[in-house]
Amino acid sequence: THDRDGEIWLDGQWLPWREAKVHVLTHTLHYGGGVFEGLRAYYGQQGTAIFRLQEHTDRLFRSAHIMGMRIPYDKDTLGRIQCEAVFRNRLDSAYIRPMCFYGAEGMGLRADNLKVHVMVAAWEWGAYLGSEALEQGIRVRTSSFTRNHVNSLMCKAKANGNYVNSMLALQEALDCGYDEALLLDHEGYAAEGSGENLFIVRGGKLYTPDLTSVLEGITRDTVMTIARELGIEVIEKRITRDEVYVADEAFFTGTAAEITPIRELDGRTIGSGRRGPVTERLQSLYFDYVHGRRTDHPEWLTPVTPE
Ligand SMILES: Cc1[nH+]cc(COP(=O)(O)O)c(CN[C@@H](CCC(=O)O)C(=O)O)c1O
Repeated sequence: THDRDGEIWLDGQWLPWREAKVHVLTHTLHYGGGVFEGLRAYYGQQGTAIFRLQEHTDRLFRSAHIMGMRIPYDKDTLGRIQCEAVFRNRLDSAYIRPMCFYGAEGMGLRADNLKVHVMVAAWEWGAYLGSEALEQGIRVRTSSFTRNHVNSLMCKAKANGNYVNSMLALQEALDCGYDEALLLDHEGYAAEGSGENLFIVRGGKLYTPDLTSVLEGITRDTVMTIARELGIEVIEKRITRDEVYVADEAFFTGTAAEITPIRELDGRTIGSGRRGPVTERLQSLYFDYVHGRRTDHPEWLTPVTPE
């Protein structure tokens, strides 16, 4: 992805893609103390619009607040820059990555003497887990790596360093021939995927793990809202891995993953072994909303071209 055309915003300037570089002694490159977001812009009825831009930008600032990092721009500015990253790169649909990171102004672990840099990039990104995954579902393995402990890393912050845990879990799953990993928390309850939140369906009800050690997913919130508006009861509770085994349906949610059915966990087929009816209904509605085909949540879409 380093060799592309287009422009990336860095510290207030738009740079040619290939020139958006940092020094090898950049603090966050060594220690992972940055925060970031992942958003999607979709082409729909009103042209290209970013899905839940405000919520993602709010979370970026919450992540920085948790990490004690001061972002040197305000939310409106970064909201505008994220829109600009899409239309400036002439993208009809896009994945948008803002990231705040500590620079190379000094070494040593402390960061209070370093400058906070901000970059915003956008690119075309298709189905995160493969186009057939959205319909066929994926095969998942329970990870041998425990999800970050809530007092070792800050799970409500989307912090760069939190993703070493995710990388280890995903690579292990891939090496074992699976598509994704399910991480358990330190007490052995299901937490989330390496980059997704987890949902299961049982007896017509929708369950998802309590937030505790998981990221407060925006897609998770969207799905809970859509389900409740359908009259489906949504329960947040502790979920064990064998409750997933015996679920009628299971799926992951995330900005990149969207709504990806889980057809098997640890060799146990889940339900019919393919996308279930509740999953399909929620997925279909989700795509209606992100493409502007349903307009009863107008606050969820921000057109990237202001006029
Ligand atoms: C650990 C984790 N948990 C849950 C989610 C779902 O959150 P939300 O996108 O707000 O619904 C994500 C997003 N993972 C992002 C990063 C993926 C990546 O490869 O990087 C994403 O989906 O954009 C996570 O990284």
